[in-house]
Amino acid sequence: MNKARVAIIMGSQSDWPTMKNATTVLDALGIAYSKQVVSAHRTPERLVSFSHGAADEGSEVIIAGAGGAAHLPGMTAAMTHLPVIAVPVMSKALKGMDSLLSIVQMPKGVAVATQAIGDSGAFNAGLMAAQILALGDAELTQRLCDWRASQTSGVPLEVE
Ligand SMILES: Nc1c(C(=O)O)ncn1[C@@H]1O[C@H](COP(=O)(O)O)[C@@H](O)[C@H]1O
Repeated sequence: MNKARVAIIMGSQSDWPTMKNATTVLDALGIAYSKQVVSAHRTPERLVSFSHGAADEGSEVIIAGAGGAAHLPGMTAAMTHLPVIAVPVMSKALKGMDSLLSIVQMPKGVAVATQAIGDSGAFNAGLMAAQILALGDAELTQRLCDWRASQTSGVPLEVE
């Protein structure tokens, strides 16, 4: 099996219906990934061991999704040099605004690449991960450009 270049983590199993959207582009481009539940709040030791070990495990990019008081992406970024792409998961009470605001306002010196709330944000997180990996990978760049071209040609001109 291919080495996982992307590590997808989420605060809860309940985030998976959103976070699985991050796998669409990765699957289309043949990029291997891992997926696991890691919570800054509920499994803090797991968060520390994951974040400290991610680079040694071979991950090159981390996608972290969480909802509500979403501290997972920022805390992960605090403990690794790998780029962390964040997905604010839609919450029931505040429709994901809590997730977004608790992720996006990172203090200077610790960066998180925050995407849109919900399914589209998760989809674009996978795309962004692919774009980062493609920087040093000519074959992947070609597959990515082909994927982009097929997306473009799939947009109809005519309105029905
Ligand atoms: N925001 C976090 C963190 C964290 O940031 O560490 N851990 C879990 N959660 C979030 O709690 C929400 C409700 O979780 P449950 O559905 O398990 O009650 C989820 O969206 C999860 O990401």
